[in-house]
Amino acid sequence: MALAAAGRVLLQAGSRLGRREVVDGARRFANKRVEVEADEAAGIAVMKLKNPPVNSLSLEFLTEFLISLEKLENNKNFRGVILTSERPGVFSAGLDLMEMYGRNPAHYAEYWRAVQELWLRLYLSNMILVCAINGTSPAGGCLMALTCDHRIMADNPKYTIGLNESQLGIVAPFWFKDNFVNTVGYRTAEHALQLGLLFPPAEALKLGIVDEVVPEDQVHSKAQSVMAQWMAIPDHSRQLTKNMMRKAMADNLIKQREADIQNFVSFISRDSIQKSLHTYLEKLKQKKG
Ligand SMILES: CC/C=C\C/C=C\C/C=C\C/C=C/C(=O)SCCNC(=O)CCNC(=O)[C@H](O)C(C)(C)COP(=O)(O)OP(=O)(O)OC[C@H]1O[C@@H](n2cnc3c(N)ncnc32)[C@H](O)[C@@H]1OP(=O)(O)O
Repeated sequence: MALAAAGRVLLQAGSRLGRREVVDGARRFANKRVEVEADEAAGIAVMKLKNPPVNSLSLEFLTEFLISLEKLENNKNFRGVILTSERPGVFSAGLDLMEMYGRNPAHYAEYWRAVQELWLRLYLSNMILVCAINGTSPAGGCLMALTCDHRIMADNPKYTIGLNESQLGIVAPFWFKDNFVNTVGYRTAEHALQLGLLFPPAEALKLGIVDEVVPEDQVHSKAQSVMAQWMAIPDHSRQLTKNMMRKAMADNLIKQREADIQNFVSFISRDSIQKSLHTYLEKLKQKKG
């Protein structure tokens, strides 16, 4: 119920944005920040993140992404989604720092609800989610990948993935942490989260953050072949199994969703945290100059 209500809010927000849907022979639809190549006959869609320059998860992006995902969820012909970036090199730079810096509490609360919604929708999706990680994927970008059923990363040592929040002076929320612990185990998570480590593909594979590392030009074909394997499993048994594995962790957030929003708002509003974010943003700028 809570999920459905939040979804309606996002849909209303989406229509307020007034984005015109572009339909190309019923096989492609797009809003400004997400491109969907939908092969209804095959039951597979490719969702490309397209929020330049670095696919940060801004409020507008989250709204558009959730609307696109809901369209696919509502069409029973779609059984699988491949998530990838339209800009190879960066899968996603994670949460949009500008949504968490210099704004007011009401904005922080609205943003955090949308971030929660993204995680819940992806984590509990009945569809098969395969992540084709064709670039760097820190923090919220890594979280998106962690919600998927299978992760394939491009074999480029310049790309990294992990939860680096502590390097920014912030803390990975408990549900980011839970998702990570369930993926890599407690000790690895404890170590990596405290240090805010980002891992290149070979190490990410060793730790189980990703399931496969393949040459960069094969990420998409590999994602398609993995999807074909998963599609061969009957939906009902796979979905019941997925739900059995994931429901408790998602319920843990659902039952304390409002408290989690309040925690986030009071944490991110602190002067000391705003100062840390300011320093990090300055560092990002200086890196360029
Ligand atoms: C008690 C606890 C209670 C509750 C929990 C509380 C808090 C926890 C809250 C949230 C968890 C946070 C999760 C996150 O996801 S935080 C974001 C982490 N992301 C990063 O650290 C990535 C930063 N970016 C980079 O490292 C590089 O940009 C990247 C390697 C991705 C790409 O490098 P490239 O050289 O291609 O581009 P840049 O020149 O660096 O960037 C271009 C442009 O984009 C801006 N940028 C980059 N990342 C972000 C971002 N995440 N959000 C917003 N903007 C971003 C960058 O500043 C440049 O801007 P400009 O100078 O204006 O061109």
